[in-house]
Amino acid sequence: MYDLKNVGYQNIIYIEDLEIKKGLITSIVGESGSGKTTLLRLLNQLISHDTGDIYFEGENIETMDTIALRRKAIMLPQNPIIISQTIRDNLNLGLELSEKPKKEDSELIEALKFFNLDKDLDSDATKLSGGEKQRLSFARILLMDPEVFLLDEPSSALNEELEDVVLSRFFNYSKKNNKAVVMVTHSRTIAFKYSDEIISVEKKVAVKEDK
Ligand SMILES: Nc1ncnc2c1ncn2[C@@H]1O[C@H](COP(=O)(O)OP(=O)(O)OP(=O)(O)O)[C@@H](O)[C@H]1O
Repeated sequence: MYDLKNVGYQNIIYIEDLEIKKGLITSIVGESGSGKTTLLRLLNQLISHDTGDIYFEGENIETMDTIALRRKAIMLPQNPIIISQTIRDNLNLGLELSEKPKKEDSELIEALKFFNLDKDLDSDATKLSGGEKQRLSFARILLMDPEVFLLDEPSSALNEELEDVVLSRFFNYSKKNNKAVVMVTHSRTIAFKYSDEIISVEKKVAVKEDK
């Protein structure tokens, strides 16, 4: 899905050769400030690399339309944006950004329930708890149906039980549908438990670890 060759960004990260595969869950681990989020941002060109090349499905991403790339490779940031409107509006916002048609309420409810969120679509999204907002954001990206999910500490607001439900279901879905998932996590336990491949970022250099 991704091939990175001699990719450098400022003095923050350097990647000699890295492949990220479709249909697999790849975790990025490393100490705080090591460059994990920076690597994730390079993958959908929220920031542009200074040197080297990044290929997405064989195409150099510098020649791709950035908006089109970001629709294919959707980022779930550490603090997802929740607009001050209803849960329905927040789900539809994602569909609009992806240029996808609106969905029936039943499909929206199903996406919420997939992440154990049993809420009225008309309720105010800003009143949700941190963990509920995180699950609403998961439902939103699921409906957007990209090719790659870029997740930045996606379970930081969930307790262990919910984390397991949400991540297990989401990763099963991703693998069944041959999506790529790239997840930044500070937790090696989470990385080992859920991912097929692990990229470790240390002293600016990102390499694949044996698992
Ligand atoms: N756009 C930028 N310009 C300059 N420095 C930056 C930029 N973005 C991040 N940095 C710096 O690069 C380093 C890596 O940041 P990054 O957010 O990628 O780390 P991280 O591994 O995700 O950290 P954490 O686990 O604490 O979230 C940090 O020292 C940060 O201050």
